[in-house]
Amino acid sequence: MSTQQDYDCVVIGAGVQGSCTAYQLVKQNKKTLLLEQFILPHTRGSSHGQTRIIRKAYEQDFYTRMMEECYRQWTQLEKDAGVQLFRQTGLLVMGPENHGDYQLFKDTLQKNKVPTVILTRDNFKQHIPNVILAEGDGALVDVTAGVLFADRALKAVQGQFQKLGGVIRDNERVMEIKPGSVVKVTTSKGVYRARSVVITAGPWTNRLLAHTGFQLPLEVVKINVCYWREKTPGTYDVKQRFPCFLLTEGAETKEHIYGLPSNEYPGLVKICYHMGAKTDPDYRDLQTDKSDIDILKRYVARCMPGLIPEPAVVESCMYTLTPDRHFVLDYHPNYSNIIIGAGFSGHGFKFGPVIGKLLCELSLGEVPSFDLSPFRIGRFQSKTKSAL
Ligand SMILES: Cc1cc2nc3c(=O)[nH]c(=O)nc-3n(C[C@H](O)[C@H](O)[C@H](O)COP(=O)(O)OP(=O)(O)OC[C@H]3O[C@@H](n4cnc5c(N)ncnc54)[C@H](O)[C@@H]3O)c2cc1C
Ligand SMILES: O=C(O)[C@@H]1CCCC=N1
Repeated sequence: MSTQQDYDCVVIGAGVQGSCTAYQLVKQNKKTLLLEQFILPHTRGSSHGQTRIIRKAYEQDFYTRMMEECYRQWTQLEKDAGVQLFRQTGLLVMGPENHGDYQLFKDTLQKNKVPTVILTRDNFKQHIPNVILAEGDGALVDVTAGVLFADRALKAVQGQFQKLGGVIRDNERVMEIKPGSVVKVTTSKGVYRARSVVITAGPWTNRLLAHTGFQLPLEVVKINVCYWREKTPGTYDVKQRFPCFLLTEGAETKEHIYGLPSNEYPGLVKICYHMGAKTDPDYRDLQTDKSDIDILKRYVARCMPGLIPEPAVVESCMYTLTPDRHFVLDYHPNYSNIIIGAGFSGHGFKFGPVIGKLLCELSLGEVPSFDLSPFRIGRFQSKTKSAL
């Protein structure tokens, strides 16, 4: 066991949110340690995989507004790290016209003056010939959207953090957190003391919070990440300018179905269901529920005539869901120098740089750059509990 070491801040969890937070802290000249339980890079949490959607299309204004800064910061990271992290494809949003989520997306885009193209049924067929638009569905394109190269982005942000003197210790699991004016963090390999601690432990958040006598109403679900083979290679390819897409609701489901153009695996299109079955993060692979895949098969058979309606590749990932699907970005209710970034509910990657900035601001006791009221723990009221 190594001797005790002192830091301004210890960040627990080197997924996208912890890595971005650590990077922001070191940019503020804070002596920062980023701890990760697994050897990096790993595929056991929520931030792995080659691609994620980035978009301004949201049902709520506050996300669309945050995305303005996210785009700027991802572009800056591309410059600093000298790698391409973003490819603009647009996001095709489809759903029952004039109501529900589809209407919310449309309103938010228009209100925030996001470059958007509304497709009529005729020009939908012309521009997107290999997708069936259901009867009664509207379609629009958020032109600003595209694909974020996730694994590459994570590597870039961790690399920039280290370049500025930040320390990453992987293969080192946090076993205990002892709150106090100086927080004591005990890992499988050592003991650290820090003025503040940021918990960004993804699906393991409540395990860590248990050491502080507190629990959040989080649910962890396993997502089957499905890739579907093109009947004719190239039909849905990123190079053919096929967009990312999102179906708000359809004959198969009231949950969203989303997809990304064929890119990382030639000839395979990623299409996922925005919900999964409950799992324990340490036993993710024992969760074998495939009802999400059955829903996707029916959807692909009905609406994606150029794809074989049987997944060719299935990978795994996890969502950490809050009851309202909004993030948790807040101080620990009992200890103001323990900060929590959690519950990213399957849509947090694109926000990484801004989440990092906000968690950094909270840990330094600064006024946050965005209104955090949608993300406060207090909104759960009776749903939070003491773990003591
Ligand atoms: C299939 C899928 C598709 C998605 N698609 C999109 C998308 O298109 N766009 C988008 O914006 N978002 C998307 N998301 C969501 C996004 O990927 C997540 O919100 C984000 O990755 C969450 O990051 P995180 O850092 O909170 O969690 P994680 O990546 O899970 O990181 C937490 C880290 O903490 C570590 N840890 C936990 N406990 C300890 C401990 N005791 N000691 C040390 N380390 C510990 C874990 O090992 C892990 O590395 C998707 C997610 C999935 C699963
Ligand atoms: O965040 C995203 O863009 C994706 C697609 C919609 C559902 C969740 N993740």
